[in-house]
Amino acid sequence: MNGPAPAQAARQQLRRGLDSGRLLRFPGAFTPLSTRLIAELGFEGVYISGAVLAAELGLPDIGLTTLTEVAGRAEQIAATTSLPTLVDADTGFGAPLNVARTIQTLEGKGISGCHLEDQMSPKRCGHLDGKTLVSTEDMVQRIAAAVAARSDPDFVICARTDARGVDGLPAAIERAQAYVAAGADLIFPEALSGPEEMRVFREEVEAPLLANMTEFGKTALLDVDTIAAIGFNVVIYPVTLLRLAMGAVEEGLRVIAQQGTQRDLVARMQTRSRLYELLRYRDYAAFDSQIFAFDVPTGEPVEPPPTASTRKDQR
Ligand SMILES: C[C@](O)(C(=O)O)[C@H](CC(=O)O)C(=O)O
Ligand SMILES: [Mg+2]
Repeated sequence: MNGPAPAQAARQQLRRGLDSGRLLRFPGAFTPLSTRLIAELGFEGVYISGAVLAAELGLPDIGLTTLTEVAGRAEQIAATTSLPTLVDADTGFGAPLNVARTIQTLEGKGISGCHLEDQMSPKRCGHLDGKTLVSTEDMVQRIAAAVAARSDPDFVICARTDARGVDGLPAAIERAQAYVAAGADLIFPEALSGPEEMRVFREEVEAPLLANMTEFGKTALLDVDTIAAIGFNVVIYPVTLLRLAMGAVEEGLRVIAQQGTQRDLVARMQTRSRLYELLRYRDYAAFDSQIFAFDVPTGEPVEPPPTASTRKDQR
């Protein structure tokens, strides 16, 4: 007998993970390719960040991206892995009817779950000041629309509350409880200050909880043992890979601009052979031997071919 389709299997895996009491680590994939490394290094799932998607398009994280863009990128990322995927659906892209369509679209793209937040449109990064919230009732409607719209009951609906930074911790807890009652499977309390507030949240809210370990934000960066001991169920590193990559890209561009060559950078680069390994070049040979009809170089720096200025015979 055939097993469940890959998307269904990933959702079931996420459900089992949430029930397991173990902490699930979801780094934010900043490209479909980076997902391969996340899987290879043994992480439990892949996060798809709205902030990263916007940033990659050169945009701030203020709700400018569309459902089509988010779903398209999420689909590309999910296609590269069998791990569960959780995507940032911001405010759900409109009224409850739009939220319903958002869920159906993301489900259709093979995603395992998404989070919806209780900010008013235009939303902003949860770690900035000046956020405005919709009423608890309006957010409950968003969640109810999402729950009713899913066709796979294992598609995870995560409710994010941004209330901590706006109305304080008790208001955030109260909202989270209402969102659980409305059917949310996972709660994302945004921008808690640190372990103390996380502990209170854990005590007061009877649902799986997600910790956001974003850098340069309002929450202290805790290690997995601390987060697991508090009893949170999922940790995301939403923008970490983008920040690492962009840090390296900027440094590299400076070296090329200053030194006129990238030679000093080669040792820091992912080699051609490692890239090909991640791309699974060899597997493609199974249906077309011509594709892999060459040796994968070792990744050792190759001597540059002689140019007019280096060729002895031309000096
Ligand atoms: C989690 C988040 O929603 C995201 O889009 O990745 C952001 C992350 C960030 O801006 O650091 C958020 O926390 O609002
Ligand atoms: Mg976001």
